[in-house]
Amino acid sequence: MTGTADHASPNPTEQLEVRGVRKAFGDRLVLNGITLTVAPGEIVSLVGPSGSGKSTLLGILTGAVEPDAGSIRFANAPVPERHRPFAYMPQRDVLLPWRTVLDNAGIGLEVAGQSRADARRQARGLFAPFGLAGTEHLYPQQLSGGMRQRVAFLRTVVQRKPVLLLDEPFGALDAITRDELQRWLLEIWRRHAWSILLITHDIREAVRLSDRVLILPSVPGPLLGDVRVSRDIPRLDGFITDPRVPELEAALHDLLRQAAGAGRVA
Ligand SMILES: Nc1ncnc2c1ncn2[C@@H]1O[C@H](COP(=O)(O)OP(=O)(O)OP(=O)(O)O)[C@@H](O)[C@H]1O
Repeated sequence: MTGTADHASPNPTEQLEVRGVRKAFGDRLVLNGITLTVAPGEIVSLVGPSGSGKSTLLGILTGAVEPDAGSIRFANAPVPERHRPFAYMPQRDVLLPWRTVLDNAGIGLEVAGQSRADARRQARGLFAPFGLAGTEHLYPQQLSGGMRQRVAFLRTVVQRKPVLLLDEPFGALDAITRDELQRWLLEIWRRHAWSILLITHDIREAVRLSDRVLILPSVPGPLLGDVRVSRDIPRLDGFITDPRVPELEAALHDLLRQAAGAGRVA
């Protein structure tokens, strides 16, 4: 990654390309013909009806789920079985109650083979920039829901992978905390060079966070929509009052209704 401390630039070759992915569990077809890209430094949201296979797709990227067909490439090469370029944040924060916040934050590094001391050192460096200074020696149950999500996010990014896969990162939070964490994510994203593929059920969140919003149909088939959100739309102050936001939301709600009805739109 390159760029200044304030605004990093991603490596321009590091594009994620998913082509023709198909997955069935037994005789239940879940994904069929899924093709998408995430450009370096892009935030792409994946929305779709419940059960349309969003988490399954992230599972295929992480290697937890074996696809029946299709290819996944990153930086113009097939994604290796081990040492994938993805860091995954699951729907629930799954912080371990018997570990301190600091040791929870470093657990991904320990699982990857680093010593606890090294994991602590790397995780500790992110506490202040992530607004978590002073929580290192607390236990997860002593934190608010919003703080827990920040720790779960820190645990994900400290692995220093170029692509973050976030499964409904703010889904369990109240509206005020969600707004606060969306701002927080946008601000720290600017200082790094991550590409992000993010699942959300919240259309407003998708518009606010994303460069593009992808829509999965309920009946397995190609994506129903790939909607671009202009970077000219302010994402922090001024987002709510920008007239382009309700237009985009209306268009996405329309596509989602069609996705739930499952009919492929032209
Ligand atoms: N390991 C599995 N074995 C069998 N069926 C599975 C498995 N994992 C997922 N499924 C099924 O695949 C379908 C898609 O599930 P998935 O969790 O990917 O959907 P989703 O779009 O993420 O849903 P939600 O929005 O409700 O989280 C569901 O019908 C689910 O029951």
